[in-house]
Amino acid sequence: MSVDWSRYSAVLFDLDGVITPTAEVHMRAWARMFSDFLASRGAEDYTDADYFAHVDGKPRYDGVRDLLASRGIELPEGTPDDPPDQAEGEETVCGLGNRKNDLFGAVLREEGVEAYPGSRRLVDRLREDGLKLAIVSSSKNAPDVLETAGVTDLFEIVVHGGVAAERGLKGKPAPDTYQAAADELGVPYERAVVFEDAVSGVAAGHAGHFGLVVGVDRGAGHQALTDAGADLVVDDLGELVEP
Ligand SMILES: O=P(O)(O)OC[C@H]1O[C@@H](O)[C@H](O)[C@@H](O)[C@@H]1O
Repeated sequence: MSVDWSRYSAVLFDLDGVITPTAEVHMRAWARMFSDFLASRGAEDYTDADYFAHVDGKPRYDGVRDLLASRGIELPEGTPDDPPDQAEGEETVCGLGNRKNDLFGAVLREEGVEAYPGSRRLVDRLREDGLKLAIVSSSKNAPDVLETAGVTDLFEIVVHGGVAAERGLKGKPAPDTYQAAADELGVPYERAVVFEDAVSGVAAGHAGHFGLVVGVDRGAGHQALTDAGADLVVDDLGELVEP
């Protein structure tokens, strides 16, 4: 499989599941939080399919809201300052999101993280070729993940969940965060490539009229990524590094 990189000036990478294996860490943290919460409500059990359908790739509280909606549960929004340990029956959307965030942070601190070797190879090659590289992640933890993996300096800019909140940018599946990154790099959308493992993120790339949207299948499924608008789908970014 090959891409004619000379057609592009910039590459915009999602982080979790594209550069680092942290989609898996997010997934496990969400599963622990939602399994306990849904059991306490007597609601249908939480599964990995729920993650891919309702949570993956979206900003933190959007994921909570959309998963709860799938079970017909509505909670008060609360505020980002809500404590993670709210009493049963008094939970808020933000409190549940914060509870999951504590679990995510603990795993990141205890286990650390390294970039996927194939992603690292592609990033190094694209840098050698002079393309501009950016990270576009819904996660407010993106700066910590990049630092922990030791790859911060490989990217010219990082548009993460905190930046999006500050600037009032709509989260994925809206294209706004990807477009903000291309604008900041001074690259027209059709000259930029998007790499995404989440259906919501592929949809964002598709809606933003980017030159190429590459789906990375870490569990969402080739078909689901193609249906969301991926122009091509790989299992690993290393597949796109010419020998
Ligand atoms: O809660 P955070 O770290 O700001 O991250 C928000 C989302 O970031 C995305 O990158 C992940 O795919 C999601 O699983 C996660 O929920």
